[in-house]
Amino acid sequence: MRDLQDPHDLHAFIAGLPKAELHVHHVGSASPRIVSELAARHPDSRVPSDPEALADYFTFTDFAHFIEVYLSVVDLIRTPEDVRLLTYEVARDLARQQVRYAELTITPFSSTRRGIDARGFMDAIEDARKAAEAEFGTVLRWCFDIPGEAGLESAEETVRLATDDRLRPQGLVSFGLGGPEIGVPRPQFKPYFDRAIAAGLHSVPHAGETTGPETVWDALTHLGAERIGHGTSSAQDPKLLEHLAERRIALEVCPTSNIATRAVRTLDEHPIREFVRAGVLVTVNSDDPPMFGTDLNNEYAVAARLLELDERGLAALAHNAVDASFLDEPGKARIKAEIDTYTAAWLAS
Ligand SMILES: Nc1ncnc2c1ncn2[C@@H]1O[C@H](CCC(=O)c2cccc(C(=O)O)c2)[C@@H](O)[C@H]1O
Ligand SMILES: [Zn+2]
Repeated sequence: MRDLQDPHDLHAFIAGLPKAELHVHHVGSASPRIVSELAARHPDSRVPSDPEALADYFTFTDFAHFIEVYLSVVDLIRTPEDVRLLTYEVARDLARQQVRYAELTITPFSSTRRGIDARGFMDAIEDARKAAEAEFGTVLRWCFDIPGEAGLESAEETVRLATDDRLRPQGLVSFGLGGPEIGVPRPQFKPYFDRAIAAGLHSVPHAGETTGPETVWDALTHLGAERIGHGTSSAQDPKLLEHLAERRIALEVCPTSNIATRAVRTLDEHPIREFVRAGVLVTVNSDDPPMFGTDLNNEYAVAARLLELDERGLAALAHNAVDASFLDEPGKARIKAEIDTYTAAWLAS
């Protein structure tokens, strides 16, 4: 029998565990190698092309600084070929971590406003999605998010791209809202979420990452949120936790991200334990992994430490992500069976 307490064993277990990733940003997943390649293609950019210098560049003083740096990486993506390369390489990185299914948050407004043709953009992500599924066996789905701080013009353009039958990509399953929350009230986006929901998309806004629990209530009440991106500040409101638990509204928790953007001071102060204690459906995710020096496997290791999980606990966490995903029922059953088979074989070895 294996020693459940051995951290080396636990890391090896996590590395092979089949997983689903529900909260990861497209541009925010660009590996140092891809950033360097794009920076070399576009030498006028201020993003360092040397992978060593990138680690420094990806050290943030606060959330606003993070968004500023994030947008400088967005500026590196200028052609449909850049979009295809990024998407395909992100899928490869996910597959290496045994991610079987991922919902990737994409901000198409940021690309179309920078002059990438909408048709070319959609073809690029779809082409990469199909190649990734065929070559790596990783199923990708898209969440198109509004960059809220860019205003209602960005909301209009995002909902147009998400609902126009001639443009809407096959892999699109959900509609989101990201960027800074301070000074960007959620209720103003209600008409856009209503249109996206009417077109059959799921609602998954970020909320309660950098503002209080009232923003999470707003996301539930006005935007029809079915899951919440982060939702960190929900811990301050017991009624909200009860509501989330009762309705099975999952939180997409991204622990390392919250430290890197300084939304939470230290990992030990992260409210993930309170969420679990309150019976909330918790999923663990990576957000913008290379920018935060993490990956999904590391987030599972962080969760294992904070929640004192052994292999069975980690398998249950992986189940949560599959349950909270927008995959169809046979797809969910297949990945959960894979998780169970892997875990049983590991424990028996
Ligand atoms: N942890 C995060 N929490 C929240 N969001 C995160 C996180 N990580 C990544 N994002 C992404 O950042 C984008 C923000 C982009 C943005 O604010 C903006 C503002 C003005 C102009 C433009 C432009 O493109 O011209 C963009 C969001 O849409 C979201 O997809
Ligand atoms: Zn996010």
